[in-house]
Amino acid sequence: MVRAKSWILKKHFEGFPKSSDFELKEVELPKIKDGEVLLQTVFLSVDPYMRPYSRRYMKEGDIMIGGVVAKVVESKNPTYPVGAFVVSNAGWTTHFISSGKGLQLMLREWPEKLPRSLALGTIGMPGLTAYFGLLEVCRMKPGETVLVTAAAGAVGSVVGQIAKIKGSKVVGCAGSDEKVAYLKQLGFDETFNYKTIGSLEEALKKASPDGYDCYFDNVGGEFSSVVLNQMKKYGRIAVCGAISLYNDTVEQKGNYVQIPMIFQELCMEGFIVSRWDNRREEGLKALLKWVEEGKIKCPEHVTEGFGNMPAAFMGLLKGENTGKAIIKV
Ligand SMILES: NC(=O)C1=CN([C@@H]2O[C@H](COP(=O)(O)OP(=O)(O)OC[C@H]3O[C@@H](n4cnc5c(N)ncnc54)[C@H](OP(=O)(O)O)[C@@H]3O)[C@@H](O)[C@H]2O)C=CC1
Ligand SMILES: CCCCC/C=C\CC(=O)/C=C/C=C/C=C/[C@@H](O)CCCC(=O)O
Repeated sequence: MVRAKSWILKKHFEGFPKSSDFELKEVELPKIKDGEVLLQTVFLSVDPYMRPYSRRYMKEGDIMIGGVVAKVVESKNPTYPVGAFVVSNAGWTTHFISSGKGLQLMLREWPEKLPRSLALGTIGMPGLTAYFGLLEVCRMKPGETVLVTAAAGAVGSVVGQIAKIKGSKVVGCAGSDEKVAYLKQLGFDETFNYKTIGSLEEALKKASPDGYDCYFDNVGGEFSSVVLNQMKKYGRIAVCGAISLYNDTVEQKGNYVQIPMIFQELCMEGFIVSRWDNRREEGLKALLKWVEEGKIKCPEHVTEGFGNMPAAFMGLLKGENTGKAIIKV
């Protein structure tokens, strides 16, 4: 018999999440039936979407949502033999039983030397977000100037590197001098620490005096209102995330977007990565190839121990991570 540990949403978050909003539970899993597999989680992901999604899609008492990499440890389903690795949306849990529905076998061509945790980051959902957001939503063209926020994070670091591969000038901002230095190592052309600049408008102008063709927006809020006025004619804005708003208890009243959008003839489009589920394999293969060629580096911020999941999640929202926030069981 296997005992599964899971982190439960004990209480809906009010403002910034607290340790007391989570509860660790343990249950004994039943024996698997025909067609089922028993999986052991190896890596888990904490992502910003868990904060807004918990309110919208979860009820108190549910297992916290999230992606995992897991290993098949018992199988009565020939598609998922013992020893196979899968990516699944199983949530914050150490073991689970599946009928196979929702399990994604890891790419057959996954190289032995690459950590499987990358399937939750650069060669997974965040990497796909960067790939489709930049190429399909921003429709970035060579020679253009791209601005990306939360640039040292899971999505932003990949956006910047793909933009360089595709021949853009890339401006990235992040919340510490260490992160900004890391962006330079990743090949970003211009960088700044948004927490220490005097004027955002001036920092944006200094980094690109002619303005921006593409804005890959991971943060939203006041920051993005300022960026809107720095866009070039026919600029494109991919509204990917709004992390600066996720913990708000009172809805912010921002600037209205219409005037700059009309004068600069901008295109602003929100998106969710699952729109391209039918092109998942294409995206993953492109990302894997760039990683293998050394054209994309994959920073990771690894927290050891399943017990530290709430701390890792709260740390992510505070900006403690450089690269993808991962939990190693
Ligand atoms: N639309 C979609 O399908 C998807 C959207 N997303 C969105 O992309 C964004 C980035 O996600 P992901 O790469 O996984 O996370 P990151 O790895 O970038 O981690 C989050 C980062 O956000 C930054 N941050 C936190 N609070 C603020 C704030 N108030 N203002 C500005 N930055 C802040 C921190 O970096 P710093 O130190 O620089 O402040 C932190 O490290 C999120 O908004 C997320 O919701 C992600 C996946 C899919
Ligand atoms: C102020 C409200 C803002 C709402 C926007 C919220 C979130 C944007 C965002 O971050 C969306 C992320 C979507 C992620 C989807 C993930 C799943 O497909 C499961 C991923 C499992 C995996 O493959 O790793």
